[in-house]
Amino acid sequence: MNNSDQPGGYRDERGRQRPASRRAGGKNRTAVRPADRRRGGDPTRKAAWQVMRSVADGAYANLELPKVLRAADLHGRDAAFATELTYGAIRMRGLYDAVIEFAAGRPVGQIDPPVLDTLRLGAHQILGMRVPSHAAASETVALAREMNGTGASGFVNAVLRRITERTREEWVREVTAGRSLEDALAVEYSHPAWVVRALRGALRSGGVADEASLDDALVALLEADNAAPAVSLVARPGLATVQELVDAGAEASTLSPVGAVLPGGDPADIPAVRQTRAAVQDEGSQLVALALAAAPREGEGPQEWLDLCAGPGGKAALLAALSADRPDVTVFVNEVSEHRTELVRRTMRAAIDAGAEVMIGTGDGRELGAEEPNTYDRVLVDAPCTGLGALRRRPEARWRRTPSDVTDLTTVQSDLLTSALDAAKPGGVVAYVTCSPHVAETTEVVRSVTAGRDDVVVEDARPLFRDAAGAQLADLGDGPAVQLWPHLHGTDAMFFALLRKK
Ligand SMILES: C[S@@+](CC[C@H](N)C(=O)[O-])C[C@H]1O[C@@H](n2cnc3c(N)ncnc32)[C@H](O)[C@@H]1O
Repeated sequence: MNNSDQPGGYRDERGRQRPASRRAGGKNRTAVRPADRRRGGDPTRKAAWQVMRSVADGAYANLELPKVLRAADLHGRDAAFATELTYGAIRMRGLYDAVIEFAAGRPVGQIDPPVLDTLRLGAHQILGMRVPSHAAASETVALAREMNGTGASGFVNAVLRRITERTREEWVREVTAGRSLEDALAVEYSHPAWVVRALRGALRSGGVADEASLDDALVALLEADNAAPAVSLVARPGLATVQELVDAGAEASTLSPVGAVLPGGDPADIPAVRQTRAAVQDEGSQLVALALAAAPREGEGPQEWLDLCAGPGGKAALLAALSADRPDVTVFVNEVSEHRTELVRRTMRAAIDAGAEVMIGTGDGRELGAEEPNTYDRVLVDAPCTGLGALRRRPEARWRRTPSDVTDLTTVQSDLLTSALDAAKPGGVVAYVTCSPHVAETTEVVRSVTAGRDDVVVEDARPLFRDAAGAQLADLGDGPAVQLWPHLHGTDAMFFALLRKK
């Protein structure tokens, strides 16, 4: 990259191309007054930058950030600032890259990745946080000087200066002008365009019929994906109570009868969480496990429940807790990866200690139906999926997925669902669940698997979804499957189809 502080030209208010030096006072005007220039970056911005570099190398921000914060000895407000900066800069990369490209007058692909990350951090402070523009620019230039070198810091200074000249709304107008609606939304709300199209398709398939409502719903969903979710807790029934979590500072969930929401603080500080009697779990995940357990049963006598692909075991632990005081129920838990089977064992410790009859094994769930046909009364297939319904949780996830992942995953999903149906007893039920609303992974998998067999009916799952007061959840769509949504329910976008074997 050329580290000159003279990024290419710009367009003036009428859209005419202008050389960089003509902009607002010419080349002597800088965002950072020389007297304000510090030598190095401050620790919060340095921590954010380090996490971004690790994420570029494949790390997960939510795992990397705590390590970097600890190493830099950042706590309280500093840690909160670094977290917001890191997550926001990664999440909103799509919008910021479009702005940076315009302000720098060159494609982001021609900017050194470490410098680009510095610019993204600056852009988020200026356009996405309440950091005064001058402080955002001067601190980010100081960061650039330390992390990217003096030459690059001049370039960063010049680009940030351009960014500070407009409001976020003005930039959005500029960088979305002339694009199709979906592409414009992709830039404004910082999602890959193929994800925006997939989400629109999922909303349409879920029953949002007219185009105007569809656009409104899509915007609400994209906004929800960009908001940091609250920390949801589950009180595993019989092992902990919601009141116990409330006493520890959480608020009882209105959505899940076994849920609570933690307004702040570290969930690991709560004894019930440390003892796996309670856990961090999205309320949507709680509701799908409760729905499977509540599905009407055909037949009598002892029951065998199966979680076919269970790692790390959050839903299996809820099912096991529900069964702990039921000697008639045995829960079988399967996971293909040894490492994740170990996580399942840890997750389920308290339920097993409380007396749940649990058998945990490692194996390929695709083969289990042939090995143990017509065996189980309730089967959960919480299938490996793209996770497009949980984008708000993982800031980098949207940039890692590709359309070809969908194709690869739908094959595994179909095989697992077929195996689950084979493993179910006649009269038994299978819950097919994903944390993606992509129709290829949800209704299409159910449709293609059931089309090939005459021993399955898809039942209306909506009556099984009950809130904390016992009422059926609103906005569940046309059925028979249930699709939860971040913008409607405040949960991850979990999909749930209930299939009964005849
Ligand atoms: C969405 S996760 C399940 C999450 C889990 N239900 C929970 O609530 O914690 C899907 C799991 O399926 C596992 N998996 C993938 N392919 C599998 C297969 N062929 N057989 C069994 N498990 C598989 C993955 O390793 C992953 O742990």
